[in-house]
Amino acid sequence: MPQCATAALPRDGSRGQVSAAAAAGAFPRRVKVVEVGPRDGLQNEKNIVPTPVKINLINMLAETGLQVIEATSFVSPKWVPQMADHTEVMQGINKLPGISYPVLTPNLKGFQAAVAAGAKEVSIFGAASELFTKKNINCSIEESLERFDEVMTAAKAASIPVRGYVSCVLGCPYEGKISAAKVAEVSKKMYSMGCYEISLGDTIGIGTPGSMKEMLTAVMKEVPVGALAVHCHDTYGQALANILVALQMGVSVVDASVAGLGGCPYAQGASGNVATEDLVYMLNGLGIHTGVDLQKLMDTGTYICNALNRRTNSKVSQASCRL
Ligand SMILES: CC(C)(COP(=O)([O-])OP(=O)([O-])OC[C@H]1O[C@@H](n2cnc3c(N)ncnc32)[C@H](O)[C@@H]1OP(=O)([O-])[O-])[C@@H](O)C(=O)NCCC(=O)NCCSC(=O)C[C@@](C)(O)CC(=O)[O-]
Repeated sequence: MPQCATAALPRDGSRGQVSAAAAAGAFPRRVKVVEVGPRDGLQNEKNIVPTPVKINLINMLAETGLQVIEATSFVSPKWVPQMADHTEVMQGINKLPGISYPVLTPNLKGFQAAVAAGAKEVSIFGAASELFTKKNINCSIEESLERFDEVMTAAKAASIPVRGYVSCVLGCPYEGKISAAKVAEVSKKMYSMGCYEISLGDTIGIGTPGSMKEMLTAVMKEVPVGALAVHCHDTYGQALANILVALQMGVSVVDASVAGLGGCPYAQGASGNVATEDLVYMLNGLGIHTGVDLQKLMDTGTYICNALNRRTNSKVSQASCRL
């Protein structure tokens, strides 16, 4: 079902603007939004999305004011066929100055292919769950860290910044509850390796503000809060609430996916990330600067939803369509 073509912001004057109460709260003054739609958002799509659509999506996102747009992943095409056109995507996009276009690299082979395709930043992705690690990248946590070490060495030599993901931080589709201590341990190891930022992934969107607070309390003893990001899927409708808790605890980097697209192919039933539109609307309402133009973001959501012939998961876009 295509999305309405003329999505517009609310006309009641609210536009997600600053409330006095929020302005007085203990939130970061600015938040960096890491857009993961072109990678996390599309990787689970059953039908192969044409490469020009992926390129248009990234180019439109780049016009919204976003500073970081995760573009694709250099993983095995047998494991994730949707990302098989990674090189064409990297070579087809307009790389605007001031915008970073990181890509996922699970191992040295992926890293080398990414660099050859022009990537200037990469992300390694681990997990706090043994079973998820096995299902997702076919190795144990320990083996994954050895592979990441090889990537880190090569990245340091090439002066390429590396971001680290830790998945299943609030629960695992195969193991259930994951201890905050385990999340802290894996996060510390990846940070100590040299990742400049650790993105904590609630892969199946099962967390609540309570479990987010408990997990962050443990992780913040090992990794400085300035090096943490949160990556919240919205399966149980808790993503914005969990993000709010993270902001209150000092986290100032948040991952999101335009139109709320996405899910991990190796976490069955996991729905998309928090919609970037909804995140930006909430941050606007808190008086937190992102530099992102909400209307352009909603137009980009309309574009990709029409291309995929689906309805947006962004509540803000849905509401704006009805106004
Ligand atoms: C890691 C592997 C490759 C191990 O897969 P494997 O089968 O154990 O790898 P292998 O080393 O035995 O190699 C098997 C074949 O894959 C090839 N290969 C090996 N490496 C690469 C590579 N980098 N790029 C392309 N090809 C590669 C290799 O050359 C060989 O090719 P063949 O000889 O059979 O023709 C595989 O498990 C894989 O690609 N997994 C990726 C899974 C994935 O992308 N998952 C989604 C991303 S994670 C996520 O979404 C969560 C996150 C980040 O969003 C945060 C959150 O929500 O929590």
